[in-house]
Amino acid sequence: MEFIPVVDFDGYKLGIGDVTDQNLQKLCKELRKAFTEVGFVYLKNTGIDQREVDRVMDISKKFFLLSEDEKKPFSRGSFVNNLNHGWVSLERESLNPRNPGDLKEAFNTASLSPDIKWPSDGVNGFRDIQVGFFRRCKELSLRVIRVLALSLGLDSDVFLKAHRLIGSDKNGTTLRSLYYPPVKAESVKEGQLRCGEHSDYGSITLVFQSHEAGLQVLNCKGEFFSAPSIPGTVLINIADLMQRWTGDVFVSAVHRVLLPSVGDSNTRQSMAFFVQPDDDAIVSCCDGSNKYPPVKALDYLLARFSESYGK
Ligand SMILES: O=C(O)CCC(=O)C(=O)O
Ligand SMILES: [Fe+2]
Repeated sequence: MEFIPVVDFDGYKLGIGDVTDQNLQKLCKELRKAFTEVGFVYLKNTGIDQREVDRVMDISKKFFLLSEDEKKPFSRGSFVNNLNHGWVSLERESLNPRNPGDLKEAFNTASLSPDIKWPSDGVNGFRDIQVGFFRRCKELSLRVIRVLALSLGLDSDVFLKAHRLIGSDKNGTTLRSLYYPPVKAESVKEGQLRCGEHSDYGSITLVFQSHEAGLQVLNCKGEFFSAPSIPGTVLINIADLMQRWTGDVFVSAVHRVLLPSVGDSNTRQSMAFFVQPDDDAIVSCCDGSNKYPPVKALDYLLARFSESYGK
């Protein structure tokens, strides 16, 4: 049976000032092993608790259950200061560009700018809950990114200094709430999934899932295995720019979300916090190998978006 390790982050959890040397060494060792071998890890005792996660899931679900007409004014692409912010309708995006559109809806909190208009009718507190959770995820991500650099024997700020602008419109980091509505087997298209096979684009991703199954991760032998929800933990994976940055030392694993089995009318939810380097950051191999040419983070992100939106 395949195994995504569970690592205890208690020694560096949110709220703790700094981590002791001993705890740091242990975390470096465990995260390095997980991210070089599997690309995914469950972190427990992060300081983000299940109640916080449930609150974001609940308000997100209220939004997704609004009518099309109520959601349309908040569509992705309609916010001039951030083109990734907002609502993505069912089948609009294919994370595997060779497949039909994914059977999911999403809401991207990509801009915290005061100019953004937020849904409020029927979803009281939507903005504050999404933004509050974005900030919590940001704090945890920065801690993880620091450990990642140290785990490779690099200066602690090698990655951090390219993540100074998270939460501004000069950094593409996004909290995405995902909603997978019940699936009618007879209307599913050939090859369609809840979320097509893909790897994530940026540095790392934090994932929070409702209890319904579906998420699968590809291992190095080319087989998919399940990555179930473990309440109270945060599932964290390496994304493509981080793999490239580390000259393929850390693995950005392919993953997907399967359809429910026929007759299962479940609704699934998840949240993904996609950590992205600052737009102007240049990502070049940290071991000096030049295995990949340097790339500007924003150019890389835009190229990936245009694939998944079929442009
Ligand atoms: O819904 C999930 O569990 C994961 C979704 C995902 O991998 C993504 O949106 O990139
Ligand atoms: Fe993903």
